[in-house]
Amino acid sequence: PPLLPIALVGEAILGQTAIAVQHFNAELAHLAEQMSACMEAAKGVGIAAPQVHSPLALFIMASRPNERYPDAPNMAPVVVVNPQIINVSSELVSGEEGCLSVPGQRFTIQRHQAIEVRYQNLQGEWQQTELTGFIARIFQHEFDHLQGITLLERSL
Ligand SMILES: O=C(O)C[C@@H](Cc1ccccc1)C(=O)SCC(=O)c1ccccc1
Ligand SMILES: [Zn+2]
Repeated sequence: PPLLPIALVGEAILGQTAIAVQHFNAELAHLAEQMSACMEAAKGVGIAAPQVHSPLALFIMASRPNERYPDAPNMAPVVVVNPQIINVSSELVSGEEGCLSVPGQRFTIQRHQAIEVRYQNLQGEWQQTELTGFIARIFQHEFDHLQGITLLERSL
C-alpha cells in the first residue's frame, strides 16, 4: 500500500493544535502503522500525525545512532498518544535537527536536556517516564508538532 504524503511547512495542518485521541481502536493502530512506514521510508527518527495530514495527538519516536548523534541509543519505535510534558530540566542543550516537513534543511535548536513525560500507548494505558538527551530532543520536536509548532519557529 502507498505511503501517506507528508505535509510541508506552510500547510495549515502543521500550524494547528492536535485533537486528543479518544478511541483506542483498530483505526488508530492502522494510522500508527502507516506513520511508522512513512518514518522508516524517510529515514526519520520521529513523525507526528499532523505531518501525514491527521489532526490527532499522536506521534512515533525512534532513536538510532546516526552521523549527528553517534552515541544515540538504538530504540524500537514507540507510539506516543495524548502526550504531556510534566517537568523540564533548566539545562538546555543545542543540537542539530531536521524535519520531514522542511526537507533538506538542518537547524540548530535548543532543547531541555531532560524532561518528565506522560502519555498513553496504543492500548490507552498511561506511561510516565523521564527522557534525556537525543530521545528527549525527539520527544520535544514531535510534541511541538502537536502544538502546531515547527522548528522554524525555534531555530536559533
Ligand atoms: O520531522 C520530524 O518530526 C522527523 C524528524 C525528527 C527529529 C530529527 C532530529 C532531531 C529531533 C527530531 C527527523 O527524523 S528528520 C531526519 C533527520 O534529519 C535526522 C535524523 C537523525 C538525526 C538528525 C536529523
Ligand atoms: Zn518535524
